[in-house]
Amino acid sequence: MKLKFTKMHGAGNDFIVIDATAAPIELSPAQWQRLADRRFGIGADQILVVQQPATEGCDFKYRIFNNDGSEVEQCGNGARAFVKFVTEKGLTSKSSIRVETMKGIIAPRLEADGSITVDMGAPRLDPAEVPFDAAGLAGWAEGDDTTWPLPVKTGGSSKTVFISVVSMGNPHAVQVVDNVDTAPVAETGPLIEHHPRFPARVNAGFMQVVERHHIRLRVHERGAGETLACGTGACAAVVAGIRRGLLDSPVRVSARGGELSIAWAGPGQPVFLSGPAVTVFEGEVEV
Ligand SMILES: N[C@H](CCC[C@H](N)C(=O)O)C(=O)O
Repeated sequence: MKLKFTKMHGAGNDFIVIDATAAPIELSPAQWQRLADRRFGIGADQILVVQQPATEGCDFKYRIFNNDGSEVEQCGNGARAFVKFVTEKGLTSKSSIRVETMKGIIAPRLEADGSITVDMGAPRLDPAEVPFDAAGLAGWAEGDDTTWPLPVKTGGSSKTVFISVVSMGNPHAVQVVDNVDTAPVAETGPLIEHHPRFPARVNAGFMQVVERHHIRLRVHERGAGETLACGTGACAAVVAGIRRGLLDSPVRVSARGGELSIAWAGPGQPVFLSGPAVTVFEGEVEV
């Protein structure tokens, strides 16, 4: 069947966006992966599928598939592309919408100046919710359970990285590094993503603190590899940095693909993510 799509990105994190509001689209993980493949398909970090909501009070539902075909709970940069997409396609005339995702409801808002802010909901900080298997580590952490030792085996030797675990609906393991440009993202990102202590795998963040209101960030994403920006990764890094006493809200997050801004008032409060969303081209593909 022929499938219309829109290619978009948020700070270089790129997406295939599909309007399935008229009729749901069901593909296998292998078919989603093929669409996202950068050689055999269109190519994207994630695929966003816009559907009718199933929850009262929501305007839309949207499903998120990683480059590897896995369906996931949340996508911060995708939420901004989403609100631009439904506005440009005339699927809504609202500037603030409520969107049902696999794990909760988010509220993206198109501002008068064209920028987009997303209420990403409150972070989950209980390791069991991330999920992170902290058994055997109970009680071991700096401060208030803000960091955990993670033994990572590289090339026959083992080293311990100290991570903070945060869920934005999707799981994140964030570590502080001196310089993101020299951080071992390619080497240890996949090892952390597939670490046995993360039963659902995990996104691995590498955060450099520039000053209390500014970080540089690289993220090896679960199911996609390193991306040029990760919205939920930026949220998780700022939450982890504030909890560790390293940052003060709001925080400017410099990713390789662009700038994001995060605000968080503390535990139990929502995280607000602001940043760009760009439409690149429209297309049609045979699936
Ligand atoms: N790879 C992520 C999903 C996409 C998140 C990212 N692109 C964002 O902007 O938040 C995961 O498996 O949880």
